Amino acid sequence: HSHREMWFQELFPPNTCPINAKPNTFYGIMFDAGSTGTRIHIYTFVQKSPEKLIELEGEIFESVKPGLSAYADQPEKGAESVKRLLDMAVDAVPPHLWKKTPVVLKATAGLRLLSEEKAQALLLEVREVFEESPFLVPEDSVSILDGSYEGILAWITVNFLTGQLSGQNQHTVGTLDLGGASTQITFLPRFEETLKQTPADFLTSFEMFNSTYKLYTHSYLGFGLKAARLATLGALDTKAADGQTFRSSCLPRQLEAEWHFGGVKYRYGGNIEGETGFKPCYLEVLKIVKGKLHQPDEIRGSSFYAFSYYYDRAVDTNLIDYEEGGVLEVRDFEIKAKEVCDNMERYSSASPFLCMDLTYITALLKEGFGFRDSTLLQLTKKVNNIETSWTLGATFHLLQTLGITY
Ligand SMILES: O=c1[nH]cnc2c1ncn2[C@@H]1O[C@H](COP(=O)(O)OP(=O)(O)O)[C@@H](O)[C@H]1O
Ligand SMILES: [Ca+2]
Repeated sequence: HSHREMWFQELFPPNTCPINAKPNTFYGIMFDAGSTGTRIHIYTFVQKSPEKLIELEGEIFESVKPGLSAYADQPEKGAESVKRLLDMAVDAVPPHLWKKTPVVLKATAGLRLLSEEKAQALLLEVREVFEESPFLVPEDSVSILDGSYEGILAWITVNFLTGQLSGQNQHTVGTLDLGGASTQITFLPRFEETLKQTPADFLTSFEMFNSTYKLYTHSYLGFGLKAARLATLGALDTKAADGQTFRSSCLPRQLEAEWHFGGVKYRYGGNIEGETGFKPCYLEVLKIVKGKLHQPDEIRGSSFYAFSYYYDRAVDTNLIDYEEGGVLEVRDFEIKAKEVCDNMERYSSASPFLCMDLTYITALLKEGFGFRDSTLLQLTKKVNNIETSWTLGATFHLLQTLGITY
């Protein structure tokens, strides 16, 4: 633990702990307003004795569906879903620490895709819920998270939790996040050549724990798993989604169904007479991926941490265990995609989109980012019982900027 404690020294000088409080527990509340759900992360930090430094002790995590963007036309109802989660924090944080516990909400791709007006109306209602709570509400406590920070903060979380941000031998790992509406790739370039090959807006310097990291990061809006479904169905080009049924070779032939996303209703179904299966599906999906993403040479041979929908779909198809996660090669997604797409009847009870999702993940990794078949992916949901989410990195950043030293 000693390394980890070192850089907390700056955040929490040990002599500033109040004597009246149970001397050593601190909280931070971070909301993730994602496109498919809203989540609360209540982090507990502990100072075990006055001469010792602060450690992350644990996390309370809860989530609700749908995401805030589903309430685009009912902002009060959206805020109500946040309120229900915040009530958990009222129970979890001891009353004497309420006023010193910051609460922040950051929204990602779902709100980025809404009109400015609707997004702001939602954020305003949430802000009111926060103001009515007993917690510390910092300035700018409710906002849309910039896509490049989403990647960086997730990278900070994973590398903190795996112990890579402390000590001399830092072997940081890259991160892949696949959300509903956007996807992020982030890594610390090791070669000068990578920096030269990379567009300037893919590189961001970030200061954390007394180090500056120049990271490669990009958030691709519209390349999340659910946005990719709509793109594959061709449902994004058409304004009048009503009445029309969108068809794909990635769906079970007999399927006729409806799907709600981002407040819009879509009808979709299988190719009743045309082709279905992996081959035609891959070609369909390829159209929305090929040539659309920057491919840094350096990543071809390295391994990455992957979470969110990479994790969920690997669990759904028994590639990994839900609790344990596991290591996969990129080719494992392709093998599974072929198995599911070419036997759709057998798998359609799980989700009619399973073939499309696995095929998209395969195409995104191979043709999008340019990974090899043999590239290793560490599928991870939790490290030391803490969720691998950008929210922990965001909480560190928050505590840093607030100079919180209870
Ligand atoms: O804290 C978390 N723990 C576990 N999974 C999470 C967490 N936050 C997000 N996810 C995963 O992220 C995916 C949904 O993405 P999200 O709703 O955040 O879309 P977005 O990032 O495009 O806004 C799901 O696979 C969900 O399980
Ligand atoms: Ca997300």
